[in-house]
Amino acid sequence: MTPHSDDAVIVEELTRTYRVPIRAGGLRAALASVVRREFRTVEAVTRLSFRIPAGQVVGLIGPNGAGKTTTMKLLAGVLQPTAGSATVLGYRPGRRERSFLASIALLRGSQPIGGATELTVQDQFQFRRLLYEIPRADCAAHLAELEELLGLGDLLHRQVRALSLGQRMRAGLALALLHRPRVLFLDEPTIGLDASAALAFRDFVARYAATTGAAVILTSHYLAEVEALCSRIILIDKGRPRFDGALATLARELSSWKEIRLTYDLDRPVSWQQYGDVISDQDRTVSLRVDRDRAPEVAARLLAEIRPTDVSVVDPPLEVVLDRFYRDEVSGG
Ligand SMILES: Nc1ncnc2c1ncn2[C@@H]1O[C@H](COP(=O)(O)OP(=O)(O)OP(=O)(O)O)[C@@H](O)[C@H]1O
Repeated sequence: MTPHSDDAVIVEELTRTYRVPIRAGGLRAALASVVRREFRTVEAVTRLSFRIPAGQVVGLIGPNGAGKTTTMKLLAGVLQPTAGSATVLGYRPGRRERSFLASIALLRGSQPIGGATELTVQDQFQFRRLLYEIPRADCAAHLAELEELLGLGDLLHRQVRALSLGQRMRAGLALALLHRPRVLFLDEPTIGLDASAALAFRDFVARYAATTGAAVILTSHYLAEVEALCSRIILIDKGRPRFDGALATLARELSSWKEIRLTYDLDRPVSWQQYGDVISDQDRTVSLRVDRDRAPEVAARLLAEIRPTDVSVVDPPLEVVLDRFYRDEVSGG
């Protein structure tokens, strides 16, 4: 099958449910459930739709249990959809055709290298070369480049199980990229990495996408990582899509308030509550939380009544907005 669209990834109404046994507490209930098992359905991904063109790096974010890993597994063909469809480079991932698998890579930070851990990294490279039928010369060229960029050095001759997490990650990334995937799925790739390893990783992924034109989908709980790499964000929550767009507009979409920061030069006390909720008030600089709709009017009043030396009206910081959003969702708000 050949690709039939400019979009590397096409997701249409993608849905995946899990059937989970209900286990009541207590011995009696446990014994009863052996005879008659009851199940409930968990909606992990519900009617998710998006398209990703080649070369785009997209951040898939959401609170714990939102359905991010399930989405990645569906797109990589590890799981089958319950309904809807995914098309990656023109393939149906669930069919796991060899040429599909040779065109994508799924890298999970929790398990950067699968397979037998008693093998050396070099053995794993050989195995992958054979599996994906990568010509020997191409493989050597890619490996030489990856070795240098990722600083693999003496890792090649060590057993996978003897590597630290950071070393495993570097080797795992090199393995994932050996066959030059055109779509890269990165699931929490820098979990547990130290700050400089995580930075090097981000640099490398950005360069890989820019130079090869690969599409990349990244899930991460590190906002700095998403901000550094992704021009576009897809936010999901309880399996459902909640936002798809530029990172810069996410705060605006999610928060119903703005922050007014002003620096003042007054000696008399001011009752700031009449303007908005006080977030902080220090060194003659006050930050107020104000309803988005009322922000222009409140700013005008402050200018007239306080005569500040400096004033700005900004969207709240993204981490604050997401923190509130995630907490409200978890508590069912
Ligand atoms: N194998 C499974 N069997 C049953 N339920 C599952 C299974 N895998 C995931 N789930 C459920 O599906 C939902 C989505 O899980 P998923 O792992 O996709 O979320 P996530 O966004 O990746 O979460 P996290 O940020 O915590 O990694 C959750 O409610 C989870 O409990």
